[in-house]
Amino acid sequence: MTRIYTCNVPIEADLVDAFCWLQKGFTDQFVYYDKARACRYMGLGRCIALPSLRDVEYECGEGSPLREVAAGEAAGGVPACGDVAGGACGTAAGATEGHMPADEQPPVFFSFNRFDATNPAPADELMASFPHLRFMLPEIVLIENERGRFLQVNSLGPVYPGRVARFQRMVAAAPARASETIPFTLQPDSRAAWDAEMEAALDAIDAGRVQKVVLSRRQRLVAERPFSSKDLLVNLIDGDARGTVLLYRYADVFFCGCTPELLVRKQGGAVESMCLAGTCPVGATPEESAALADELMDDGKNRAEHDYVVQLIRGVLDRVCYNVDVPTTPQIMTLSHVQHLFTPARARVLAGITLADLMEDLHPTPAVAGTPVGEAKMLLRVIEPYNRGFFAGACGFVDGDGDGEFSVALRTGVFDGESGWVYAGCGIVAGSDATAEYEEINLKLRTILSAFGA
Ligand SMILES: C=C(O[C@@H]1C=C(C(=O)O)C=C[C@H]1O)C(=O)O
Repeated sequence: MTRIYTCNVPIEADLVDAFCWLQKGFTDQFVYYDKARACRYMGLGRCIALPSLRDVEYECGEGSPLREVAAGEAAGGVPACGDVAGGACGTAAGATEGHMPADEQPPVFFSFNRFDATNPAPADELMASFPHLRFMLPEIVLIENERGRFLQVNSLGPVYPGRVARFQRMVAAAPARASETIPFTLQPDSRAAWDAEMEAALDAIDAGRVQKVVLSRRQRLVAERPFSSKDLLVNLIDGDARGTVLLYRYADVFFCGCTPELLVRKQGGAVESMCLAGTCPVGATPEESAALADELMDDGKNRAEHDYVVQLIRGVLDRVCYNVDVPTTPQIMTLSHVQHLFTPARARVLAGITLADLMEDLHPTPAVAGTPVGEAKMLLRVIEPYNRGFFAGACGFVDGDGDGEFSVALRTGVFDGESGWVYAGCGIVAGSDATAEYEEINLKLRTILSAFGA
């Protein structure tokens, strides 16, 4: 058993301001920040990394160490952080619904997983520099969820109240964040190479090997001046990009972006997923966007691309869940540059199935690999001239009760503070056109490029 000691204190500060202020001394950084809902987790530092959460237990203490310290009380005079008697306990594997008092928050583990972790081809040296770790517990997590806003301090021994108090003071003193615009140049990737990749994909479809394959492009970005992970984070959070902002920084290198695609969310027995595939541009006016969306809804090729995803997600949920609800007709999701066909999926999970199990069963979906998934992954290993690393991987968080969520890391890039790579892809089916797909990827790339500011 690994025992985690967790202390949570309520905070009032803006989460992003607090993160920007605290992040300076920490090279390990983790963000999962849903821009539309209070599902925001921002982690700093390295407490422990574990391959599985099955043998983890935690003690969750509450209280206000700031008040204790300010009042000059000796440790132990009031319920201490990590004190079993004063806190809730739990295990990640044995989650039960709603056993926690509303103001307590189990420890939050982050998990960033590669698109194709067993691909033997080496990833670029930025992606390759990240460790292969499964569940990473930061020392500090700033949290905003349905329970409120918290500062969480995690430790492998009883949490030292002075540490909590110090971070609490820093959070309270956080100034408003500033945004930076970072000028950059994007080096063009080879159009001839794209045409050759498209041809190989269409040949594989003609030969009946796959029905769909999701090809991606990667472009090199060089900034005109140094930038930080914080600069990109602030622009993604405060800019037009819609969805969930992801960041994983390890030492000097960071992977980040803003994805619209939820892979799976689990809260107690309730599970949600999302089928997202089929794309058209946003119009210059709301009327034009609506007309483009109508065309997308009626387009057989896009509906077929979408339907492969629906079939896979419904199939997985039918196997490991019950009360599965996946509507038969998609809706439209409108983002800042593109619109997608979107079908929400809901179910109740069978007892004993964990969030990690769901993530592994669902990922990768035909929205990012193709159909059949294994055949498409194999084809991508051959066609794409690079290993995707975290691009299109499953990235998210799991808490000590086994609840959490993963998104598909789309509209992302990897950087070292001076240069990096940006990624985007699109689904190819019979009849797909190389120029149209190339331009669709250009539109999708705009999301990660918006991280560089106006
Ligand atoms: C692969 C990407 O997006 C995926 C592909 C889509 C498509 O082909 O229509 C739509 C949404 C995503 O599932 C990407 O953004 O890189």
